Amino acid sequence: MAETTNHEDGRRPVVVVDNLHVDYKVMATGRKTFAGAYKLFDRRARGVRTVSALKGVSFTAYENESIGIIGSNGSGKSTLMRAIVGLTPATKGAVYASSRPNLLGVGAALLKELSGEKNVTLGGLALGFSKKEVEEKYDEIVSFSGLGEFMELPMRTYSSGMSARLKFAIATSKEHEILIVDEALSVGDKDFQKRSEERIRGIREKAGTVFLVSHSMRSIRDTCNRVIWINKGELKMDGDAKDVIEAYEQSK
Ligand SMILES: Nc1ncnc2c1ncn2[C@@H]1O[C@H](COP(=O)(O)OP(=O)(O)OP(=O)(O)O)[C@@H](O)[C@H]1O
Repeated sequence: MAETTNHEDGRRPVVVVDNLHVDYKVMATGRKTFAGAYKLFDRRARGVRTVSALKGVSFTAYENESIGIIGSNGSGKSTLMRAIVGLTPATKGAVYASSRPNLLGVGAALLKELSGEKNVTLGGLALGFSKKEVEEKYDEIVSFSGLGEFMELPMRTYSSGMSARLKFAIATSKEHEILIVDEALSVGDKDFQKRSEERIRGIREKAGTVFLVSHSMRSIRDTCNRVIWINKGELKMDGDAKDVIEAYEQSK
């Protein structure tokens, strides 16, 4: 996107979501038990169904913003994030981004049979670092993950929280202009959660824009200055974090 600015206060837009619709096509199998007696019913139940996960969502995200995405299960939060990154195509509407958004996670690149140490190298290379850059960052990644003595053990021996900590430490060792964190903060203990929140604030301070999807209102309140509430595929509310969280909690 060109260097456009918001004329009201000079902020630069980094992601524009314009009337975004996402439909999923799913095969409904119908129910075998009804096949004989209720042919009509069965015919209606079988076949391709369309699930409208997002129905015309629009907003603009600016540099330096940390935006919390909230909403009940199945409301469309992950679909929205996947569409911003380009993993899920828009059925209608579009997403424009000033640079490639990164979905936090190097998970796919890591191998359970290899040690934590080897996985730092693998994950780092997957993020685009050179071998030398990975070596330079190694100590910092290990120290942030808090897994010092476990680095020589294979990752399959790690608990899910330990694996998630290592992935978070690797993924955030890179500076991101647009970073999407989907529920990552709910992993790990209180101390690790605090440090990851600090790291997210750090990314934001370096002119980055962060989207944080979480069911933890505490994490959202502590990290985000703006919150978008998605309800049944539609944007229900967008505004100051405190106001949106309050309205969301009152709706339950
Ligand atoms: N790959 C898929 N194929 C078919 N339907 C899908 C697919 N992914 C999501 N959906 C449907 O799209 C809707 C939105 O799902 P999504 O995962 O975006 O919600 P969410 O708000 O992230 O939920 P949660 O808080 O439970 O993670 C749901 O109805 C879900 O069943």
